[in-house]
Amino acid sequence: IRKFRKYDETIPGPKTEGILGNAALFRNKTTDEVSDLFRQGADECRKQGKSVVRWRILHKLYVWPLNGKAVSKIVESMTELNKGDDYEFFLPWLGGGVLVEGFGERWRTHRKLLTPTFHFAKLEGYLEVFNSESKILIECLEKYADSGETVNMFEYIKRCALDIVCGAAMGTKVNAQSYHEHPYVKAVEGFNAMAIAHAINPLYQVSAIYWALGLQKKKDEFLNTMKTFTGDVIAERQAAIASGEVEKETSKRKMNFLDILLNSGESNVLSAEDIRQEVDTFMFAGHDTTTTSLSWACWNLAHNPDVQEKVYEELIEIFGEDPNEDVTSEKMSKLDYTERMLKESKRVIAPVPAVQRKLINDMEIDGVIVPAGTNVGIAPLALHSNAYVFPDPEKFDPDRFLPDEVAKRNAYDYIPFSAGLRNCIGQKFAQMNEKVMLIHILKNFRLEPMAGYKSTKPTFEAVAKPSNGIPLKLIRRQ
Ligand code: HEM
Repeated sequence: IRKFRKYDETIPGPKTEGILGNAALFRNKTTDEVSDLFRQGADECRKQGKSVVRWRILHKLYVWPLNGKAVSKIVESMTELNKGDDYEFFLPWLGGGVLVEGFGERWRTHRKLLTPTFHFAKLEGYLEVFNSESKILIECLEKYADSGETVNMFEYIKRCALDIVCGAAMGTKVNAQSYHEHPYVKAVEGFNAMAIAHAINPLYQVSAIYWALGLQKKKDEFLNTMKTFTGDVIAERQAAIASGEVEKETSKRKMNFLDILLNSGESNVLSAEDIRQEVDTFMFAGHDTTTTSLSWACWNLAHNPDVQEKVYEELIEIFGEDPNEDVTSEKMSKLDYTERMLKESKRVIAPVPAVQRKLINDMEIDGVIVPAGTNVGIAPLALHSNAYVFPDPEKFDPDRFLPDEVAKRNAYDYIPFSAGLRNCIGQKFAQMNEKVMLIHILKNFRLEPMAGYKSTKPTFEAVAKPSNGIPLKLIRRQ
């Protein structure tokens, strides 16, 4: 606290109170209110002409660059690549995996090993599972179109995305779409909510209190559920390969994610625990993010019927009227307006609101000295709502992504997948997956909102899941 308190004055940010810093601001706030607080803090500082904002919660200092130029300092750094303090909560689950691993030889080796899994040729192979699971999604949704009942799309998209990531990346079927109360999905949700509560409540950071409140027990139960589930996925794949049920693939270009890892395990590059950590990383990073992104896209479309109609017209023009036709990558590459709409949706509500780097050395950002040990935020939540770059930022307007408009902006003003060496390894996978699911949904149903736009809000968790789901009415297209 002594080390960081002096920066309360030198780095712009909301007024602090003694040793607590800004902790009181977050007391008793829900995670969607926390999102608003961060955004307001960023706006206030920008109005004063500042390009960073600071929050201190006791001994933790958080600084967010507020525009593309300021954030370039951190995303372009070749050395400041360590993840921040708040990833610690995830260590017992994802520790050792590429997402939370500190910057060093281990991260480099793993990242290099995993990159071929997302090669373009490999993505083509995943299309089959994207299509088949999306069709199951449509079957699940049909009853809502028949009855006119409201559906919480978030829940359905989530289960479909989980089935897709398991199928495409691990070659395994978990049938989350038919098994609704999937314990893994519930555990990921619960664990995420606990992570943010832990970050903003100083009391929770005292282990004895955390334990006494029964929260450590709850965390351990979630961990156990998640690790058991992934362990089972791995074991099932190993058994299928061993029994010859699945032919062992020897060409790295053709292997799925888990097969590459299993193969490396055999040649002693990765231990069994390494494989479990990477599988868990991908299960987590691969389904919750895509779910959140597509759910908000559906919400934005439902609230902007003119945009929805333009997207639908483009889909019919490119894919034809048959709602059961498989989506191909060749046809997908012709999408233009739909692409812009998906980009704008990730701008209005960034699926990953903020990520952190913990500084090894002091860093100067636009004239402000940010000390070593600070958690510097790469925060799409703040960058994408910058009214100086995106006028009337709450307005949903896909044309902000017309080439001429994009050319006016700094490359880092819009970074939903982060940027630099530790950007999202699954970006292409996510974009293709999201598009296939969306195309199937929109070719079958018109989406109508069953509540006001702000009745459900993005939460400030690892992903910005909607606080009250995505309540929609589905109207059949054919
Ligand atoms: C719309 C969907 C997605 C969004 C918005 C998204 C966003 C991000 C962001 C912002 C980061 C940087 C995290 C950080 O610096 O702490 C990241 C990293 C990562 N993402 Fe994604 N992601 C998405 C989908 C996926 C998918 C589908 C996968 C895998 C199947 C994936 C795997 C990863 C991994 C492994 C990292 C860590 C990379 C590293 O540190 O080297 N993501 N993602």
